[in-house]
Amino acid sequence: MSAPTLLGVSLKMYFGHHETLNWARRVGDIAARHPAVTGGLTEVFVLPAFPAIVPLTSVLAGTGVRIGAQDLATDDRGPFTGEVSGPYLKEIGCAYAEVGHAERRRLFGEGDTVVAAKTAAALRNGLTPVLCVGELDRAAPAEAADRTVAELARILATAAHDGGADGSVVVAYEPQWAIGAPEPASAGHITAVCAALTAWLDARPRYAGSRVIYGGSAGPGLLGRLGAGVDGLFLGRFAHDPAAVESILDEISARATAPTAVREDV
Ligand SMILES: O=C[C@H](O)COP(=O)(O)O
Repeated sequence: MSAPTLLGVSLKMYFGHHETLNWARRVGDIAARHPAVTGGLTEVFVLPAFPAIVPLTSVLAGTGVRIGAQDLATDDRGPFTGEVSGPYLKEIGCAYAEVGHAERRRLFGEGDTVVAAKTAAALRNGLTPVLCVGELDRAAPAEAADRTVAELARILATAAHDGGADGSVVVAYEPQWAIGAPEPASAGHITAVCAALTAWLDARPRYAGSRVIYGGSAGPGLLGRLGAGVDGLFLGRFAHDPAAVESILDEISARATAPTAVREDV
């Protein structure tokens, strides 16, 4: 049986606390009864704001939905005002920690060195990093693939130098120009870049078990147009309606029974 399709959701800073709990209750109810989840065809994970992590471990218990954080500290303990450490996130039930999102790079000045240190922090604390990479400006698929593979290689090399950087990662391919846009990148573009990232990871046993997913205005209707080499989706705005999450779970069920054809609309 092939590895489950990953379906990640970052709630970013869109919802208040009660909105987050209500959304999670509805998504948890859907997941708990959906055959894609109960049949092991997918692994769903949610990255809420920090204060919602603990309550969501209760809300989502038994639903099959796992929880992670949108960020973590580079260090594990000490005088780092406002930060949340990897050990802390692990202790409260996180399975994932997102690192390197374009918004953290653009708005909070995080560069490759910080992203690599956070990747290493996640790995050494038993959290799967959701490592975001992707080109800044529109580029042809081959050029985007070259740039994105180089970015991944650079970050993981630095993370390895920081220590504790063996283990599986979830690489979220997010072309920055497609984040917050009306439409995702084309299916051909996504498939080409994800295939290059997968090939790079497959050649390095220290990252065995790693997966490559796509984010950037992803929503219902996309997964069925992607090749099997794309291991899943990373959703933002288009997961705010729980019905959209259900619709994508339906697509995951369909994908398991029918081969997908990539539309070459690059
Ligand atoms: O973390 C998720 C991505 O940045 C995608 O967000 P978006 O789908 O709202 O563009």
